[in-house]
Amino acid sequence: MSAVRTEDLTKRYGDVVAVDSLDMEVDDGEVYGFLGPNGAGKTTTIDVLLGYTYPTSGEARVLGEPAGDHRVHERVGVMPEGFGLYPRLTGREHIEFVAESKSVDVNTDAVLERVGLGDAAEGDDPADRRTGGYSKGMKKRLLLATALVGEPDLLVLDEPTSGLDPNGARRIREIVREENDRGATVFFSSHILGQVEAVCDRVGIMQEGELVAVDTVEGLREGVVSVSTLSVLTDGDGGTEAAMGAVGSLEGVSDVSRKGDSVVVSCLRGDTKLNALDAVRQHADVRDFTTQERSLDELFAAYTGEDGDAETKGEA
Ligand SMILES: Nc1ncnc2c1ncn2[C@@H]1O[C@H](COP(=O)(O)OP(=O)(O)OP(=O)(O)O)[C@@H](O)[C@H]1O
Repeated sequence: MSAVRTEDLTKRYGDVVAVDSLDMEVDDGEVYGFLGPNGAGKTTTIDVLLGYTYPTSGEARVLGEPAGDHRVHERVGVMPEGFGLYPRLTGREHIEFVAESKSVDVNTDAVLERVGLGDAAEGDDPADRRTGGYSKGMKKRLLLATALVGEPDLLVLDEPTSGLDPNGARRIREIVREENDRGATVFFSSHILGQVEAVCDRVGIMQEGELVAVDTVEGLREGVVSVSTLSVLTDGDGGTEAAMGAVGSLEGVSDVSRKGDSVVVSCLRGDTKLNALDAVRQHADVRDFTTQERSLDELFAAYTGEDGDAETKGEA
């Protein structure tokens, strides 16, 4: 069964098409990274899935029920992007409130401790402070804690790591992994590929309301023309030109150029680099070499059309 499924889902705000005929499927038990630049339609999609807003047309189902159905409320843990906290309530009171609304028992101390809010240092336990005085990072941690209440089958986390320091972001990723090990499906939005890469089974990339790619991070890398660049520094003698000719005829090489005494090779596949290096060595003396993988940022830009040079292969 799919944990999340949309079919031809469209949401318009006046003339703005926030979500455009979206077909998306998140498998039961997977960690799905939902990516896209600002304004791509991620939050709108999540709002439809949670029943916060109605679709203009199309269908969305969550845990087998229509989006927003009260029967799944208790089985879904939500971490919203905006801060939906009550400034006069303490962290502890928030957890108890959510537990009550879901009719579940919760070990409040344990859940707060898990997100790093439960350490009672010198009697000043952040869990007992009103959230109006929380820092941005503390608010994020508390929102995650509220999402964890009741061991939900599906966690929907909207930009959970934005605004967090590296330790906070790492803790969130650890919790995502722990929750997934427990059996939960995690739907995790972000506009930074690097934040979801380490934990996601698959990544879906949104752009202007449409999914432009769905794959593993590895698959996304392979789908982009020129996945890595090999630069081989030769001694500059006559063999360099011959080396360029040999490399150019190799399978998996998309471009060869010369930069000073270096032969620069664009490779379509990981194993092409070694073959290219061997080919250069057969014709020229090699002094050094470097390789460069396409960075996640470049990859993301390639899929969202913000990289003028990049091309992607085939359909998403
Ligand atoms: N309530 C609304 N009224 C009018 N337009 C809206 C509303 N909510 C979203 N939009 C528009 O829909 C589009 C998608 O916005 P959305 O917030 O879903 O994107 P996002 O991918 O979550 O972006 P971000 O990463 O910036 O949060 C944008 O053009 C936005 O201006």
